[in-house]
This record gives sequence, C-alpha cells and structure tokens, in this order.
Amino acid sequence: PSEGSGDDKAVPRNILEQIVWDKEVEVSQRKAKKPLKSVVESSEHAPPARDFIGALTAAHRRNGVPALIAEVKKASPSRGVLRENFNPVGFFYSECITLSSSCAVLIITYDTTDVGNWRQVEIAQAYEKNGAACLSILTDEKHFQGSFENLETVRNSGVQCPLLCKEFVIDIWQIYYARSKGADAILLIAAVLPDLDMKYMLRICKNLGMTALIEVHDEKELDRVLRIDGVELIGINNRSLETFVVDTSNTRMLMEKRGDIIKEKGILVVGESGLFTPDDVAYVHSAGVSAV
Ligand SMILES: O=C(O)c1ccccc1NCC(=O)[C@H](O)[C@H](O)COP(=O)(O)O
Repeated sequence: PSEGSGDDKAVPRNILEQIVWDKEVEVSQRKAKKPLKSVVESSEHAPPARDFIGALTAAHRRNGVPALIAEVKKASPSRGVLRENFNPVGFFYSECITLSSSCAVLIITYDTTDVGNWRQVEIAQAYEKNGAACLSILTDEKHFQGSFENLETVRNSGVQCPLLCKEFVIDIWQIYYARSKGADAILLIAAVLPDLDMKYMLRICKNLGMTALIEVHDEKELDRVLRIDGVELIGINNRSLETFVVDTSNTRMLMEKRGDIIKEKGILVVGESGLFTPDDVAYVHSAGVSAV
C-alpha cells in the first residue's frame, strides 16, 4: 500500500511499489486475453522442467566456486540500458565472454582490433558455452525491457541450461504462463508476497516441477521464509529494492545470523546483486553461498 498523500492520487513509495502497481495492470490485461484455465492447459504441454537446483549444486561441486546464474537482461531501473541491439539469442555486437578458472565471473572484453566486423555471438548460448550453470531471463517489459518471448526463444534455441523466469510475481497466472514458455524456475520476492501467497505459489511450483527462488533482503524477510516448509532455494539480494543501495556485506551478515538453520534445512543460497569482481564472488562464497 502507498502512503496517502492526502489527495486522491496515490504515489508509489519506491521503485518496487511502482513495478508491482504496473504489474497488477499488466497481469489483469494478460489474464483478460488468456484466462487462467487456458494458461494452465498450455503449461501442461510444455516440455518437462529441468532441474535448476541440481544444475547449481553440480556446478558448485565440480568447480569449487559458486555456480553462475547468468542474466539475460537488456536494462534495469538502477543501471538503465545495459545493452543496445539486444537480442538474447540473435546476433549482437561481439563480446568475448570467458569464465575464469579461479572464479565464476564473466569477464567481458571487446575485440577492438576488429570493430567494424565484430564476431557475432549469441548471449544465451555464449553464457552456456562458457560455463554458466543456469540462466536468468528478465521477462518484465516496462522496467527491464524483457519479455516472455525472450524466455521462450531461449528455451527453443537449443540452450540446455535450466532457465529462471525473473519476474515480479503477484499472481499464480504468471507461474503457469512462465512454465508454458519453458521456465524451469521462477523468482518469488518476499518483499512483494505475503506468507500465504508464498506457500500457495511454492505448492504450485512443486506441482509443475519448477524451482522457486525466494528472494529476501533483510532478516525479517529471511525469518519469514525460513518458517515456510518446502523452501529449497533462497536468494539474498544485496540491493535494497526500496532505496537501490547495494551492500555485499548484507549476504555475510544474514548468513552469519541464520547460516546454521539454512544449513540444517539443506537450503541452497544464491548471492544476488552488486557482484562485479572475483573478489566479490569469493567474499559471498566465504559467507556460504553456493551460487551467484
Ligand atoms: O536492478 C534493479 O535496478 C532492480 C530494481 C528493482 C527491482 C529489481 C531490480 N533488479 C533485479 C535483478 O534481477 C538484478 O538485475 C540482479 O539482482 C543483478 O543485479 P546487478 O548484478 O547488481 O545488476
């Protein structure tokens, strides 16, 4: 809910609230075009969901460094447009994307010797080829310039990595729709969803064979999520979605406080946001995360 300003027009308090308000309009329009019953039927015809957690665990064990969930994202509210000429599996300007042997970080270098004729590569396929365990596909159109078509295109491109649908889920319709477009996992944000909704959505994900990545930012959200049965994957976001402030020590702080119970419950943790260097990844790894 927004804080009343006294007049009729409610104003969102922060970007997350703005995104959720926009999402409510978007989802109701989409549902009018394709009702729940129809999207449930489409989800039943999708190829089986791939094992998202299995892929993360295997990569972590194999490499001894956090497994990488590489993000297919054109833009974000905090950083604006990240890539012009964005085409997730189509051609785009050349980048050499390598996973360093010591750390699961994408090193992106431009081949300036051949600027006029840059090697054309495909984002999703390049991520997979270079060692990403899973991919995260932004599907929000308004704030991230993503789409469900991107998700579907990547799924049909031959990429084998399990796919996370990175969406602002407020309605079960979106989960079925994501599954129908080939998603293997979906993001559920604790700051957006009440406990009852999270429990219900978690059950739907399980029935669909999908993984739910439940994102938290602070201790209160983490404690709420740890009280829910069946949670297998938690993302600790270092970015406050209210203020945009990024602080990687957030992961360490929460792991110090709740690492024991997380371990006891066998939950896998993903460190999210603000990770740019091998040292950043090593830092959250030492705090106990298995993936970034
Ligand atoms: O990144 C944002 O600006 C943002 C704003 C509001 C809600 C969510 C947001 N980001 C979600 C993401 O998925 C991030 O892109 C992801 O955590 C990676 O962050 P970073 O590597 O720091 O760009």
